[in-house]
Amino acid sequence: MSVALAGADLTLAYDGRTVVHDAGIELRAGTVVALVGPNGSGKSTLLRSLARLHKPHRGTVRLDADLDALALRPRDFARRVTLLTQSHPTPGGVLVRDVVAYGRHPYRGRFGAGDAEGPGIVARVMGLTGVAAMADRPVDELSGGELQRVWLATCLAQDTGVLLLDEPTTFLDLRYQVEILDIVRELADDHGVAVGVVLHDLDQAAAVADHVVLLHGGVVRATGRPADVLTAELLTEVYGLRIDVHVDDAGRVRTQPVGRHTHRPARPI
Ligand SMILES: Nc1ncnc2c1ncn2[C@@H]1O[C@H](COP(=O)(O)OP(=O)(O)OP(=O)(O)O)[C@@H](O)[C@H]1O
Repeated sequence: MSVALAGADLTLAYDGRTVVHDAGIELRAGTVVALVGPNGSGKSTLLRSLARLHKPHRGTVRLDADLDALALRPRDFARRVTLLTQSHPTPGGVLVRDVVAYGRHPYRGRFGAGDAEGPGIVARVMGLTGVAAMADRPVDELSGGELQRVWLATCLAQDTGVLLLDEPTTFLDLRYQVEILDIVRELADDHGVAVGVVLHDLDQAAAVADHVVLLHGGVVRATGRPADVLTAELLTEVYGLRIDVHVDDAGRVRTQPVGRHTHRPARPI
């Protein structure tokens, strides 16, 4: 599969404090890459740098292997790459359908003209993310999970070949966690989208991803297939907690963090 977006030798800092050191990551068409690691390990910062929201201190971000992503016009970049961030300011009084339609901004000419495909795409992604029934509600009246799905729909409306998602399942109930990850998988499998997704749930990461990047202290500690990266030894080292790992006959990875009370017998009632 061809490389759609790649970061190389990325060193990323806040106010002179380096938080990501010489990181490399490749997102390929039709492939899902999960970024995992403890709090503060640099996942969001790395993802944001790929989306041009964090300027690298050093290193490159390239589209299609040789195009300098940092030199592209914002509108051209927005037609290629979209990012679902962890937090958004919620606009007051704006309807769900108008927020989702905002995802079409890179395709519109002046005064909103020139995007003939837009309405169809907006309707499709609202159906896909389960927000069609709330199309006429103001977004500031939605629950956290409903709002998260609206932002995802907005990203999908942007219809890019690269989709970056920062903890997309946060706030979602179980059904929508599964559904969002299914959508992610289908976008890769059926539409050739290159996906980079930050996930805290290691079992979800193993289930959805072709490739896992494990970060620790701003360094890429391991990268490869889920079963090769999500090992008991590596996870126990990186998370500072015993984590058992079971891989079943179908190759599915199940992780079990072992806390002080994990094996507590059920109390008699
Ligand atoms: N705006 C900021 N200003 C200064 N330091 C920041 C800022 N955002 C993040 N950091 C620091 O950069 C480091 C990496 O943070 P980052 O958010 O990328 O980690 P993460 O792996 O995504 O964490 P989490 O799992 O908690 O979301 C942390 O030490 C964090 O404190």
